[in-house]
Amino acid sequence: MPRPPRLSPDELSAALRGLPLWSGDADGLRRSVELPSFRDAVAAIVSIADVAEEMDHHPDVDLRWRTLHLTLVSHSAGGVSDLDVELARRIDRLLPA
Ligand SMILES: C[C@H](O)[C@H](O)[C@H]1CNC2=NC(N)=NC(=O)C2=N1
Repeated sequence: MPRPPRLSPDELSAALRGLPLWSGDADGLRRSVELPSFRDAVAAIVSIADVAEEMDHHPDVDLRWRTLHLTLVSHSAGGVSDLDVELARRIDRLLPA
């Protein structure tokens, strides 16, 4: 299946308005979240991995103790695409707000 192109600046701004927990620019969508423990943070990564594998679209993950820093970017598109927006929505359903 062809992968979607990167969003225009206007499309990106509109997408960010629907993702209040995320910030972003042409380089990616970003969200950080602190979990109750390191193990909880690792478990959250495993849940995110299940979604990522199902979508064949993978986040950049940086874990510092129990704080998870996520960056979503479509490497093949050289920027943020609809796949990143969809992945962000699905990650929000897994993580505490
Ligand atoms: C072959 C496979 O579909 C590609 O390598 C996928 C896998 N997951 C990916 N994830 C992300 N974030 N960007 C990509 O370009 C990408 N490419």
